[in-house]
Amino acid sequence: MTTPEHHLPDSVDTVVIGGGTGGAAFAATFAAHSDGTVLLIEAGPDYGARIDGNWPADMLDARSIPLSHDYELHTASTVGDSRLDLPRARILGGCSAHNGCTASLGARFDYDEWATQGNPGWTADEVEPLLEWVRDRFQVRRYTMDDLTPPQRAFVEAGILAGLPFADDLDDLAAAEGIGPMPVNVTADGVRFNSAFAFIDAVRERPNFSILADSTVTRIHIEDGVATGVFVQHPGGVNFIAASRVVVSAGAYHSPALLLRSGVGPADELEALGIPVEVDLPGVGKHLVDHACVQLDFAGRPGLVEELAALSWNPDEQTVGRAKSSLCDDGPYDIHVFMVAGANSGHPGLPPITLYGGAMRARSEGSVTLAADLDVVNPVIDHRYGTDPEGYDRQVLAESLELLERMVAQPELAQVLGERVPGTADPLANIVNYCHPAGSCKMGPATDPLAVVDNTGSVHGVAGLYVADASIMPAITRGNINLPTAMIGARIAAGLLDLSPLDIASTRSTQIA
Ligand SMILES: Cc1cc2nc3c(=O)[nH]c(=O)nc-3n(C[C@H](O)[C@H](O)[C@H](O)COP(=O)(O)OP(=O)(O)OC[C@H]3O[C@@H](n4cnc5c(N)ncnc54)[C@H](O)[C@@H]3O)c2cc1C
Repeated sequence: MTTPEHHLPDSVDTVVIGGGTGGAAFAATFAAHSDGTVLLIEAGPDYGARIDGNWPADMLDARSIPLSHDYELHTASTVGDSRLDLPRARILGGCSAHNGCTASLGARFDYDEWATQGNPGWTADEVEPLLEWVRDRFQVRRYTMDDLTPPQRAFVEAGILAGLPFADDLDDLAAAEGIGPMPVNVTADGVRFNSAFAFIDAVRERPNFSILADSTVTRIHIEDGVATGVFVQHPGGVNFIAASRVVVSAGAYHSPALLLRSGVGPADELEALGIPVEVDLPGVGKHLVDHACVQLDFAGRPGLVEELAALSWNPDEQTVGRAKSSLCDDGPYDIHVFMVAGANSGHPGLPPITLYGGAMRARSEGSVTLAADLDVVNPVIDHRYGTDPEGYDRQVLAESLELLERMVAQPELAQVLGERVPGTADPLANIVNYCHPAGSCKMGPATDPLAVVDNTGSVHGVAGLYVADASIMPAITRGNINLPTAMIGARIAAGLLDLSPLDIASTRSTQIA
């Protein structure tokens, strides 16, 4: 049910802030398995159930990344990165409604490491049923070499010639090094299957669930260490909605911004901003991580752009290679190589083909804080790509470039790629983002000085306040993070409901419960 503004409730049992990947998975799972009222507040529009057919065409078309609902965020450009655009979607479904749809679960090591860092309940064995469940709900499909475009095939073959084994299991927790077609959450007719379709549509009709769209939470009210509700700005004004439980799922940039605005964060930073301190939590907005990338740009052989444009469906990020750098001592691989070739750019003006190398265990850490105007929608974001003191990220990126150059030297791929586009003489001087921000409200025990939430998603020091999105990742998973983020939302809901991941995952039908 979508809540009209004039019917805003005074109070609900649970408020979920943000209907992106984590928020949709949390809200739907929680509403489906409980009777308490759940209000999902989303800053962007809700275009309704998929079956109603009202979603804008560009948000459904999985061939490219649309920017029509973009927040237009960018890096603060202090150190380590030039001024980079940071695409984020303001819409029900969040970034899953405009992303590249590649479906990766990460590696077993990633989750075991989360548990080792003091987060019981998050080992690979424990979360695997939920990862498989979210993969199921996103309707992830595997592809064969026959489904690939000519450049994608050439890319995979060049990777094999450069020494990587062929892989057709890239969405498997146990997958190791390899290159092949990447599974994607795209329907047979080319629709990006976002988290609103995957989770929300199944609970829209439940009497205990409602959505307030086009409305931004500006502050969480905290009284004597207890979250009591939210202030929400909607087209008709500002209201306070009381809640017994507040769940923040506004994503890795906006979740810390909202906590800071609500007085939860480093005391010195809050005092300097003039925000009354509710809880001194030094980790809020720190430990911002992403997969740093380098890129090589090509013009494409004559006629290629037109040929690709004429294809009915070619998700252009559909081939991925995984490799191990000389520094990788913590798991099966730490490098991604992938090719974007087709309609996609995400950033207008990019060349027709770009090859990327990604550092999938990047160690550089950035931050999110508020500007003097305390605006939670436009926080100050500083990623500091490639600045880790030991130079680990740069070394891994340099090795990813060496692998790409070995691939580019293969005649078939070279023929498809055509001329290099000038301007990328030193890709390491121009590190770019993979659009996987995470970690800025890190999960960890109270003894961890940077921990913001505990292993249940509960914010340290504030009763009734939780975070459930990519921001709580203690370490970023070594793959695209949409599916892991959905797992986080469902995992935190399961914990609050006192259900096991298996209890949730056993509801595999079209209905969540
Ligand atoms: C361009 C791009 C391409 C990507 N490609 C892939 C890919 O191919 N595969 C993959 O696995 N991952 C991909 N990702 C990453 C993945 O989509 C995101 O990591 C994931 O969606 C993040 O989920 P989240 O819940 O943390 O945040 P989001 O999905 O960003 O959700 C946050 C939601 O909160 C809302 N919100 C924010 N502030 C407020 C507020 N104050 N009040 C109310 N609502 C608020 C936002 O509007 C948004 O809907 C991509 C990301 C981008 C940006």
